[in-house]
Amino acid sequence: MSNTSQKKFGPAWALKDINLTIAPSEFIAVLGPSGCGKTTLLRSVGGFIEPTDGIIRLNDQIYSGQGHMVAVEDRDLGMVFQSFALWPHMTVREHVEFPMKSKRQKHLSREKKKKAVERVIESLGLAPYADRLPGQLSGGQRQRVALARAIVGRPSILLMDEPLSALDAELKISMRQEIQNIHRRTGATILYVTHDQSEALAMADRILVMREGAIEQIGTPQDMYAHPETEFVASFVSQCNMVKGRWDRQVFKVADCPLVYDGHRVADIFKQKGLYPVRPEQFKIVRGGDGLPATIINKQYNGREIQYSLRCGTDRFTVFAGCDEQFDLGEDVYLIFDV
Ligand SMILES: Nc1ncnc2c1ncn2[C@@H]1O[C@H](COP(=O)(O)OP(=O)(O)OP(=O)(O)O)[C@@H](O)[C@H]1O
Repeated sequence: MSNTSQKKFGPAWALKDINLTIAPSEFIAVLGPSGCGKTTLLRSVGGFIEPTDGIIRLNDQIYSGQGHMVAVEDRDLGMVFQSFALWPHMTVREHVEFPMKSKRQKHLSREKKKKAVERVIESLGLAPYADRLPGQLSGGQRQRVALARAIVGRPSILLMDEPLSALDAELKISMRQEIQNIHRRTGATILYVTHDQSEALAMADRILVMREGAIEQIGTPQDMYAHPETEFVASFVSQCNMVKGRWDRQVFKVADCPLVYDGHRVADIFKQKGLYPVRPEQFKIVRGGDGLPATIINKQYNGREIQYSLRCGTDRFTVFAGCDEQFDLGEDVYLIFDV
């Protein structure tokens, strides 16, 4: 699937120069703050809105652009919305049957359609609730119905708009696994909008970070985490300490401190600004020796590790450390780089 397009609402560009090619069966998470254009991108691919410029195509078929605009129901895709979008008067089975009535499925016999519906109901654990209405289901069960309805027609593309945001924390984790299973089972290409960084890091093959309607960076979760290309990506994808210092080609030095950091994989933009992005687990707290002098100003235990907040000159840094050696509030310590 490829997409080179823009979308304007009145005088404002909601999408700018989006140029993106997605491979079959890829799982792409679209991540970004509120209002950055995630939903507009998804709705453009879905056919709910027409891009102002550019082309969206699936393989060789133009979905929009060059005078074409394929209707939503004629696109080879399934959608899952944040609000589940279930009809209150329809049972679970009726929801799952609904997409099988579209003209895209008319080549299938009645028997095959029935089998497909029952198979999906079974595989998502909905068989005991098949005759219930949405009002008689829990949040997680409703989300399963929305997923079942999206996949029953075996679409090539699944568009998911914050599908887990209405669920509580525990349910979110089990539904993440459900979505990963669906991805493996169906081989569908997934475009998954979220503003939850952990969701994007956990599930996607590639993450697309958007900012003000444009793509800020696209890459694997590991790349986005370890090699952010902008300050925005560094801080948006996960917590990040921006250490101020001086770059001397590939070597980073912090004033008055014998610390030197190798910066081969640090993006140029940080070098121009005299910054080194350090993840909380890349710092190590030590009691003596060379390092950045800092003071512990807060600590939080979470069962696995301790999250320390430290004051370091005028900066405030976050460090995740093991529980073996603990540091006290107010203690003066040193930070060294530990990767
Ligand atoms: N129908 C519309 N008319 C005018 N402006 C719109 C319309 N739909 C969206 N916008 C604007 O386009 C921009 C992008 O909106 P969009 O809904 O795509 O953002 P988002 O990243 O999905 O945000 P959120 O995470 O809050 O859902 C916003 O500034 C929004 O106000």
